[in-house]
Amino acid sequence: MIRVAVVGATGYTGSELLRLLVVHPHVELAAVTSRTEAGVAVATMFPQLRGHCSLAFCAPDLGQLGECDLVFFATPNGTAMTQVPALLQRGARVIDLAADFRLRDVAVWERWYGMTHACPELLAEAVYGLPELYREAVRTARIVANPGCYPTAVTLGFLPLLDAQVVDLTALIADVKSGASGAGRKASTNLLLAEAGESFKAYSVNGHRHQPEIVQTLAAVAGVQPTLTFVPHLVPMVRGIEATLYAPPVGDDALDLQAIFERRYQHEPFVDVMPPGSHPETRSVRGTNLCRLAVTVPSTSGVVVIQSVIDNLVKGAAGQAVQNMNLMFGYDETCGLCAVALAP
Ligand SMILES: NC(=O)C1=CN([C@@H]2O[C@H](COP(=O)(O)OP(=O)(O)OC[C@H]3O[C@@H](n4cnc5c(N)ncnc54)[C@H](OP(=O)(O)O)[C@@H]3O)[C@@H](O)[C@H]2O)C=CC1
Ligand SMILES: CC(=O)N[C@@H](CCC(=O)OP(=O)(O)O)C(=O)O
Repeated sequence: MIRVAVVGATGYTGSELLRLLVVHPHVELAAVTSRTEAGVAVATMFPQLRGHCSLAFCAPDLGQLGECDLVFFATPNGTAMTQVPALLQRGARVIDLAADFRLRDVAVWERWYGMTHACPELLAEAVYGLPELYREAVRTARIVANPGCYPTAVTLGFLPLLDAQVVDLTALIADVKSGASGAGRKASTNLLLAEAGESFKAYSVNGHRHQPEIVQTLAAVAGVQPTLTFVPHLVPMVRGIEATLYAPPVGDDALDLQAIFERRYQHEPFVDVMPPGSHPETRSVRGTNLCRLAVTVPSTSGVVVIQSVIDNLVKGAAGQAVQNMNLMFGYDETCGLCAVALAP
C-alpha cells in the first residue's frame, strides 16, 4: 500500500482522482485538501463517494503532505511549483495534473502562463507523463508532469504518423472540441448553461497554451519542429474531447496507415485503434482511461485524417495520473483503470 494525498480534491480532476483512488487496491488516501471546504466530509460534498471515503477535506499542510509516498496536485497552474521542492526534500514523489512542469523551456512557460516559475531548476528532471512515449522514465521519476487534456488527444493521434515519417510536418492541423468540464469547476459566466448550452464556438484561435506543449512532444519525436495549427472548441457537453487531425501525406501512396497505427499501439493497454471506417465518439470512452483512434485517407483530398477521442477527466487528467502512479510504484499499469464506458 502507498499513502497518497490529493491537493485540490474538490475540483473536477481532483474529485475524479478520488473516484479512481478509493477503489484502487494499493492506495491508502491519507489527505484530501481544499482550503475552502476544510472540515467538510468528502461524502457530504460528493455523495457518490458515500461508503467509499470517510475522510474530511483539510487545508494543505506541507508536513502532512510530505509524509505521503505520493502527492497529486489537481490545482490551478502555478500552485504545485511553490510546494514541490519542499515535498521532494521530505521524500515524497509528485504528479502534477497542471502545467507547472510540462514545458522544458522556462522562458516559453513563463510567456504562456504569465508568471515567473518558482523552481525552474526542476524542469529538466520532471518527466512528461505520457506513458505511450515516456513509460520507462515515468517509472523512476520523482516529478511527473501529467499532460494536458488537449495534448493527450492530439499527441496520441499524431504519434504513429511522426514515428513512421509519412506526413508533411509543416502543415499539421488539430481541430479539437472539449466538453465544459475541461475548464474546471470554478464559477465562470461563459460556462453557465444559458451561455454555453445550445451553442458551439472556437476559442483561443490565435494561440492556446497547449500549443507549445503539443509541439514540444511532437518535435521530440520527429527531431524537427513541426508547424501546427491548433484550434480548440467548447462543446455543450460535460465530458469528452474529440480531436480531428489533418496531415498531408508524403512519399509512398500505397502506405498501409491502418497497419502503422495498429503496430504502434499493439501493446498499449489504453489506446484502441478502431477498424477502418470507424468514427470514434466521446461517449465510447466516457469514464474510461482509453483513447480511441481511427485513421482515414479520404479519396477526395488524399489528406490523412485522424479522429481521436478521450474523456478529458480520465485519460486527459486523473486516469492518466493513476496510470503514471501505477508505473512509478511498480503496480500493474492498468490497476484501477479497467472501467467500461458509460454510454449512452
Ligand atoms: N478539467 C480538465 O479537464 C483538466 C484539467 N487539468 C488541469 O488540472 C488542474 C485542476 O483542474 P480542475 O480540476 O479542472 O480545476 P478546478 O478549478 O475544478 O479545481 C481546482 C482545485 O484546486 C484547489 N485550489 C485552488 N487554488 C489552490 C491553491 N492555491 N492551493 C491549493 N489548492 C488550490 C481548489 O480547492 P480550494 O480552492 O478549496 O483549495 C480545487 O479543489 C488545472 O491546472 C487544470 O488546468 C488538466 C487536464 C484536464
Ligand atoms: C474547455 C476548456 O476551457 N478547456 C481548458 C483546458 C485547459 C486545461 O485543462 O489544461 P491545463 O491543464 O493545461 O490548464 C482551456 O482551454 O483552458
